[in-house]
Amino acid sequence: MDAEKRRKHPLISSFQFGFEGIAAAARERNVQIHFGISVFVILSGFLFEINKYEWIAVILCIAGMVSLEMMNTAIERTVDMYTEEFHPLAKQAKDIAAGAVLIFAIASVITGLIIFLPKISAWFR
Ligand SMILES: Nc1ncnc2c1ncn2[C@@H]1O[C@H](COP(=O)(O)OP(=O)(O)OP(=O)(O)O)[C@@H](O)[C@H]1O
Repeated sequence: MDAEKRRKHPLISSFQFGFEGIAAAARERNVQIHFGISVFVILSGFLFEINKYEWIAVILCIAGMVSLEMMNTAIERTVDMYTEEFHPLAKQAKDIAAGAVLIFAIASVITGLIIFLPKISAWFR
């Protein structure tokens, strides 16, 4: 398929490709771990009756985390398609993508602690 043909597709196809991407990513172990943690956090949100601002923070953290992990997977795939040989730039590309995931994961854990720690400690009082 040439580049010109590939570019011309109806808008609805973009959504279809997006869902295909989500389905492909859902087969990745790391993405599945994020899905599992997300379900746990959402159930905790209902259990501790967090307010709407806390829900917004939780939803943004979950969406950001899963999206970043998917971008990381996409970068890994692209690098692997280009070379399976050791290359310093391939290492940098994968490590930088992994670093981006790590930064967001740390921010998400801190956000989770700020929201849930006071509620968990109140639970035991
Ligand atoms: N072609 C390469 N050249 C140099 N270093 C690489 C190359 N491929 C991978 N690496 C190094 O190995 C690390 C792990 O790469 P890998 O592709 O196995 O991803 P991963 O972090 O194990 O992710 P996943 O568990 O999702 O597969 C990278 O972060 C990078 O440091």
